[in-house]
Amino acid sequence: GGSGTASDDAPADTQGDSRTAGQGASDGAARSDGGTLVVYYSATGNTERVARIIADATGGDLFALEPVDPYTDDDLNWTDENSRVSVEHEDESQRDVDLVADTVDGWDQYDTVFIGYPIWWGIAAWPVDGFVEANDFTGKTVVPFCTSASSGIGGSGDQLAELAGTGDWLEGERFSSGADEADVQAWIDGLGL
Ligand SMILES: Cc1cc2nc3c(=O)[nH]c(=O)nc-3n(C[C@H](O)[C@H](O)[C@H](O)COP(=O)(O)O)c2cc1C
Repeated sequence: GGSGTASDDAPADTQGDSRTAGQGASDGAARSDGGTLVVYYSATGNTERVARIIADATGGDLFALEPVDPYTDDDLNWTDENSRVSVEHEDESQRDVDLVADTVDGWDQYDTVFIGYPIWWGIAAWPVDGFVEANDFTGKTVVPFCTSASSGIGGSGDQLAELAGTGDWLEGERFSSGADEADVQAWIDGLGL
């Protein structure tokens, strides 16, 4: 993957009002100690919705991870053992998902990086792996978050931290697929970042 510009023109974009990287800190809040970046992969929109709430709450920039070959509904059918996700789940060597962009312009300006993903079979959806491997998190606070139907975040954040090998990774948080703004805001407030 190449280098991408953090923006709010994610797939299924609606009216995101978070700033685009490079536009400066015009609305100020939460930017005083350096920027916040909210990176996420979302196959069906749930994680994206939580990511947008986090970006709004922190004044952060959004960056959507997009597989070069996006997952279709058929690809995501975990009840079909021949579907793309099932095959990838079964064989770890198949999980190397090429991303449209795996690095972010202005990376050095971000002190805090949230990383969001859906839970797939109890772990982080693997499209995030390539991003985590491709970037140096040294000096950054990294905050994993996920959405799931019922599973907890489990060891998914620790696994990503290990994959990254750098950065100060916080414990992270799991949200239900239908989490609302109040759920997310309460968590952000409690982080004290
Ligand atoms: C392939 C696949 C595997 C999943 N595995 C789990 C799981 O192990 N536990 C769980 O609670 N939810 C599981 N889910 C549900 C998703 O985690 C949940 O719908 C999530 O909110 C989807 O996020 P997204 O809309 O951002 O893609 C799975 C969904 C898919 C497509």
